[in-house]
Amino acid sequence: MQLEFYKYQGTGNDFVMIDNRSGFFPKEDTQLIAHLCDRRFGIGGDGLILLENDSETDFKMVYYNSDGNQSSMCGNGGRCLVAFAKDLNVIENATTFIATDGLHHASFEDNGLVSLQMIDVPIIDIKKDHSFLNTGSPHHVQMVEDLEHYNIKAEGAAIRYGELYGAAGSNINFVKKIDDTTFRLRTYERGVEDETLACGTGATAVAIAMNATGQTAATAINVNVEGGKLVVSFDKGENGFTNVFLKGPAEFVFKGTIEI
Ligand SMILES: N[C@@H](CCC[C@H](N)C(=O)O)C(=O)O
Repeated sequence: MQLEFYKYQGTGNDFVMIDNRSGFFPKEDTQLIAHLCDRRFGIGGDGLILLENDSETDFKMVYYNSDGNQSSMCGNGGRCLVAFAKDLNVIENATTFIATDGLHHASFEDNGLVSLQMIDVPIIDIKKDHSFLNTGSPHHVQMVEDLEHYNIKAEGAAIRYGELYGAAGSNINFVKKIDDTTFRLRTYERGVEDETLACGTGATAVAIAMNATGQTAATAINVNVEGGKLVVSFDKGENGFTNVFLKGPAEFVFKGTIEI
């Protein structure tokens, strides 16, 4: 069978996109999804995303990591899926869609950047040398001085598979402060089991953690990732962090068919 796919990327976090509004895609076929995400034997991507019909919103997002397993929210994937939905004429310039962590509002800015509302974050677990929070996906956030030369894959895997997070694991973010409103981020992603060029829920977690731990008082924070620049903004109040938005590019790369 010939499978039609689309490839999108947001700050270098790349995704295979499939229009599954007809429901044809074999969603439980973990091996097939891992194969499609394989960079040598398949299409290649950090994850695969299905765009599906939803009775109450514009569409439904179903996200899989490149290991083939369905997982929690993907911020960059969500922004890319909004661009895909627009290219398919499912939406125009603003949308509400449903994902695994609930409803998301998103819109295109005049400069083409996609702004995506993320879930509220009421609680952050702040420890001496790291923070842990859930921004739709679980994130460990840790400051590292020599971020340029840090072995993200080895150090990230050690924490992800270590005693802190048990079988579920976590995404691991290493951060360096650049100035009062800018941080540099490198992320080890669970389910990819490697460093990716960007992670949207990770950038969101870092911005919130940097504010919560007093590294910045800013509520609009630039997060420089390996694949580009993201901006995270939020309100801070007695209910924690609300009106959280992740903004950045979301771009079509190519489309094609693959024999499955
Ligand atoms: N790249 C994503 C995060 C995807 C989910 C993550 N790998 C997990 O399984 O927790 C993003 O942009 O947020």
